[in-house]
Amino acid sequence: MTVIHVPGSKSVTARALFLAAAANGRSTLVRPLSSDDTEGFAAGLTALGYAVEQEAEQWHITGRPAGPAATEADVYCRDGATTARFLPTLAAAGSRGGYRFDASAQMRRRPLAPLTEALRTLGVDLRHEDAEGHHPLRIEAAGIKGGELTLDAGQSSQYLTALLMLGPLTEMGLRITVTDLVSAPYIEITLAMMRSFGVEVTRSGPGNTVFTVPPGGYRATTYAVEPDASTASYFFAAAALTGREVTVPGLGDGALQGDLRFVDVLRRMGADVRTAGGSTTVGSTGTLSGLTVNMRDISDTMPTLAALAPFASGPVRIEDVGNTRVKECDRLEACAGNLRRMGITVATGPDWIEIRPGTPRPVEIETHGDHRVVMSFAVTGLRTPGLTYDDPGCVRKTFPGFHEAFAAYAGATG
Ligand SMILES: O=C(O)C1=C[C@@H](OP(=O)(O)O)[C@@H](O)[C@H](O)C1
Ligand SMILES: C=C(OP(=O)(O)O)C(=O)O
Repeated sequence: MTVIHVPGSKSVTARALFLAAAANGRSTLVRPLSSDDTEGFAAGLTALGYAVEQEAEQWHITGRPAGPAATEADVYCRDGATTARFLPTLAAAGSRGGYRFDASAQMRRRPLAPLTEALRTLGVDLRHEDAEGHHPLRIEAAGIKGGELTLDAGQSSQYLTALLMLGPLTEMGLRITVTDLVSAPYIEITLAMMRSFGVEVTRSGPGNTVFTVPPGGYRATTYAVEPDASTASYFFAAAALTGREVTVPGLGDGALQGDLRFVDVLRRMGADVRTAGGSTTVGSTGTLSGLTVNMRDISDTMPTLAALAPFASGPVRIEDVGNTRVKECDRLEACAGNLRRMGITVATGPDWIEIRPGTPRPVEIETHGDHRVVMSFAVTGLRTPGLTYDDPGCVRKTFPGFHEAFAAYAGATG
């Protein structure tokens, strides 16, 4: 059995940075993720005038309930959608200041419109410099009164997370009616973490689609960041494929992240999955069967399953993952294209992919600068010697040490 210590959750670290920056007092994040996305978030906070002190295992943030200390700032959000969607929202709640936000070419392509439209509805003076609904943008902050909003989060739950976290920073609070929602478990992370920083959101209406967020601000705290469940998926998939057990401590019963449900998909395929004592263990029963699975809730693990799929005994069909087309790249086409180049038969539709069993041949993976394409096909690589990547370094977005950690695992499993 191999024990893998996975780095901290990107999603939890990004939320904790936002909430700590907005809180009254000094917060400490314990074992935050240090990667390009979260370092970019922390650097953005610093540019806005927040005090962020980074030690190896702990980050300390002095909150500013009145908003950024800087009255002018130019913030570069890199590739991170959490940074690019959450930080402008935080800055918009400030009492006064002019802030410009920009992002990488990859992130500039990704949509923001439902969020920026919602901010405008709340009275925020927000202008897109180039394409409407995309970075770069400029905000003139003058405080937000709050009130009622209707939001379509069918493309990204991050719009809703940003507005939920904004609610307590407005004068009257927010009441948000959500018409559609993808990646729903990320909203559970948001609500649980807001509670840890002293704010209780109530849900009502048909399907609990109305979110009422009280005004009053956040309370500083010490917050321990759990390991990243999406990152763990590569090791769990590897264990299901190679037959050697992997245990990931820190991800067990009570984990916040929906992506841990990826192990349920592996269990359905025949893997041996056990959760005990706050950790999850995956092994193999010797077979991997095909399946049809809806991954709307856990679509960051769609590429992991796609990369494992050729080794199943029957077709693997993944449904309801249309929003993976607006991630770091069009992930449905990136997965299909690379698998086809490896000689695997694949079909795709607007929001689904179906992969037939086969023996992949080694190719240079076209990564499209997408960390998950690299980390997912590393699983395929365990059974496909000679597989390489055109941009192996893009794993820095969430796991700079991925290649070393995965090679150590592969070595340990012989
Ligand atoms: O809120 C978050 O931390 C995230 C939400 C998800 O995005 P979408 O809601 O856009 O699917 C997920 O894919 C992303 O990696 C992180
Ligand atoms: C989609 C992802 O990231 P983000 O949306 O936070 O940039 C991801 O990490 O797979």
